[in-house]
Amino acid sequence: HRSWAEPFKIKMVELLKTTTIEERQRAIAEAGYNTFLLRSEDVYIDLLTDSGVSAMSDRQWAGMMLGDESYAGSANFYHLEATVRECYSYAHMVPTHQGRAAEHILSKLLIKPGDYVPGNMYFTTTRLHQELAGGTFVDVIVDEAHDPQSELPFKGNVDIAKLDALVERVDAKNIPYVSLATCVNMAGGQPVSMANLRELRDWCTRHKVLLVHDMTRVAENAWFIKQREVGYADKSVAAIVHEICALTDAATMSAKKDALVNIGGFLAMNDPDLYRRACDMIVVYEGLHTYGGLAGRDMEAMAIGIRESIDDNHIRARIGQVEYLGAKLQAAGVPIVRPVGGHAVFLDARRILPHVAQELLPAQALAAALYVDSGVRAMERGVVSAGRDAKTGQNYYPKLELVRLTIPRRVYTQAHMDVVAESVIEVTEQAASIRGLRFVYEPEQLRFFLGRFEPV
Ligand SMILES: CC1=C(O)/C(=C\N=C(/Cc2ccc(O)c(F)c2)C(=O)O)C(COP(=O)(O)O)=CN1
Repeated sequence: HRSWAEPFKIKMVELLKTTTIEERQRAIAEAGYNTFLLRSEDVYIDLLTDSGVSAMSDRQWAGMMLGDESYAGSANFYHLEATVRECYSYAHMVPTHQGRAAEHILSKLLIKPGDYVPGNMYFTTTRLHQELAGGTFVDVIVDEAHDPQSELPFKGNVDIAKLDALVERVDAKNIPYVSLATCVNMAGGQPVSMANLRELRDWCTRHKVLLVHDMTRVAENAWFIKQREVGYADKSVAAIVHEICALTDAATMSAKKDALVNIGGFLAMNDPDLYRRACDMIVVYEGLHTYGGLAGRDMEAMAIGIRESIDDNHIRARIGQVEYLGAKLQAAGVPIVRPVGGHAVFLDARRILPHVAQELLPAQALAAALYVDSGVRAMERGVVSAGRDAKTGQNYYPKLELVRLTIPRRVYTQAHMDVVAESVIEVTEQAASIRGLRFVYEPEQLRFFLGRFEPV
């Protein structure tokens, strides 16, 4: 067994500024104890998100110089369209400025007031756009996904029995589609198995319900199928990605994750009539159907990034880095979501801060404490992110009260991971000194982005 390293070498760097603990204490207070409100210059290792923060390759940067900035019919659009067709199987696609724009359009196109949209655990923007279109999200993920210590290899799977119960209750004509995310973000980046996907495909066909794929991290999901599912060890990630997509009818994509670009997304589908309707709506909200809110250069970089993202060596290194950090924390006894996900290591704030009731926002407090300790920026994925029930106004209290250490693609080295692990272990050991938080300002929607807090 020989060691292996990343399949790239570094050609350009951005120098980082270091800060003192006093500067960080001041910065987090000014940011209202919300890591989203910190200046990036005050952040040392930025694990807030994997969205839009990956390093592009020299080929992608070269592609930026090939931007055909024609208003209509850009050559980059046709390159992107052909790439989506070939790599992801979808017959048609419309570019959007990013993922939530695709969710906005799709929700408006397919959901009528009073509809129900079942999905494998909620995602914040996905659920919000379903609700804004008059739909109600229904969680149909397997129960194990809500247990941070369950070692189930495919915790992203849909529990078909939950779908059967829903269709009994509300009838299939009120279910426009099943919303299936691969590598479920809020569950801890947990994959869906191909077997479950095939079952879901049959269910949707039988009940005449569309199967819509949130394919934001589909390449990472493919890697877990290759590693964990019988019959896939010898298949390429590219082939598994194609097989996953081909089982679905349409997709929303935030290209800011797996597809290695800083901005961009798309809505894809097979049905020509849905494509026509999407084009008619895209010109209202995003731009002409051949640019959808993106410059030509962005579409070129995305087409190139898509191909790089489904390369086995790329994905092996990407997932390997997340696993490296997860293993270090696990070995030190830090409570994390198991199995380690594809894009992040999720700290179990409930177990790290048992003395902080969920009403006092433990994950928010832990993320702030981690930043003060080392300048590592993480993201709250607990009760603050879960928000309030749209109908009752009551807080959701999710079983998963997590802090997400999200690893950008091709950005940080193993030494950075060691620094992160050291800080997380230190903060976990000092956890008793961490106090809860309360809202000072609570936005109406997606409150975690701009909410401000103070220690109680
Ligand atoms: C599975 C999925 C996503 O992960 C996703 C985005 N994700 C982000 C950015 C973000 C989004 C929502 C938050 O509550 C959040 F705090 C962070 C992230 O960090 O994970 C989108 C939306 O794609 P857009 O960001 O291109 O519009 C759709 N689907």
